[in-house]
Amino acid sequence: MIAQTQPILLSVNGVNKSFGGLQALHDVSLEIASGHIYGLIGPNGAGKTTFFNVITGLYEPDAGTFILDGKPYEPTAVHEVARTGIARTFQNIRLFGGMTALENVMVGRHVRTRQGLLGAVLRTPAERREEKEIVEHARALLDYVEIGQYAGYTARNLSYGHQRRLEIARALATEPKLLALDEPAAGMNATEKIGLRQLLEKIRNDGKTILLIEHDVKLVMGLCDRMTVLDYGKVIAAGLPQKVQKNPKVIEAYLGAGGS
Ligand SMILES: Nc1ncnc2c1ncn2[C@@H]1O[C@H](COP(=O)(O)OP(=O)(O)OP(=O)(O)O)[C@@H](O)[C@H]1O
Repeated sequence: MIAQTQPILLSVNGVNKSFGGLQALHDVSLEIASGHIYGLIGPNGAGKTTFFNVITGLYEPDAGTFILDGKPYEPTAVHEVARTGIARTFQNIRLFGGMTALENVMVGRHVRTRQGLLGAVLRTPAERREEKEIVEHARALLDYVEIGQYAGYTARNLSYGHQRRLEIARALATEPKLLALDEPAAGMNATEKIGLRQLLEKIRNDGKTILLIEHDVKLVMGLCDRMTVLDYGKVIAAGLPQKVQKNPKVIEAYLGAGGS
C-alpha cells in the first residue's frame, strides 16, 4: 500500500450525467493520487461505466471539471484522451479480433508515433525505422504482460484471460499516465484472477496509476490503495478500502443489491 503523499494525477469535480430522466452520475468527485491503484465499485447500474465513458471522452458530461497531471483536461474525443494520457479497456473486450496479438499492440503504439498509421503505410526509410521500433516495443509489451509467446496468434483465438492481458498491453502501448480498466477480471477463473492481480501490482510498482472498475469486491479490497463507492450515481463512500468496507451505506448498497 502506498501513502497518500503522492501528487494528485487526476482530479474530477462535480460530474453530472443524465440520460433522459435518469441521472446516471450525480455530482461525482474524486481524486486519484499518482502511483495508486484506485478502485471504483458499486452495485449494477451504479454509474461506474458511465463515469469511465465520461473521463475517456465517450460521453459528454452535463457538468464537471477535470484536472489531469496539473492541467485542466477536457475529455472531448476518444483519440485526444489517449494522447493526453488516459488509456482504457472495456467491460466487453474490444480487440481487433482478426489481427494478431502483436498487431493489436502496434495499433495502440501509433498514438505515440510521429507518422501515425498513414505513415506506416507510405513507408519512407524514417518510417520503416519507426515501424521497426513499434514492432520491438509491441513485442516487449507482450512479454511484459506475459503473453509474448502468442504474438503471432490471431486475437480472437486467444483464451479469455490472455485477451484481457492483450487489451492491457494495447492500452499500455499508448504510454498512458492513467490506465483505466473496466472489469478486467470479468469471466476469469480463480487462477487467472491471481495472475491479473500480480500483473496490476507490477504495473503499479513500475510507476503507473490505475483506475479499476471491478465487481470482485475481494480483489478490489486487496489491491486498491484508495477507492470510491457509487450507488445510484452518487458517491456513498470514499477512502481506504479497510474503512470503506465497514461503511454501513456500502454494506446496505451491496446487501440491497443482492450482495453482488
Ligand atoms: N447510453 C445510455 N443511455 C441510457 N441509459 C444509460 C446509458 N448508459 C448507461 N445508462 C444507464 O445509466 C445507469 C448507470 O449505468 P452504468 O452502465 O454506468 O452502471 P455500472 O455501474 O457500470 O453498472 P454495471 O456494473 O452493471 O456495469 C444505468 O441505469 C444505465 O441503464
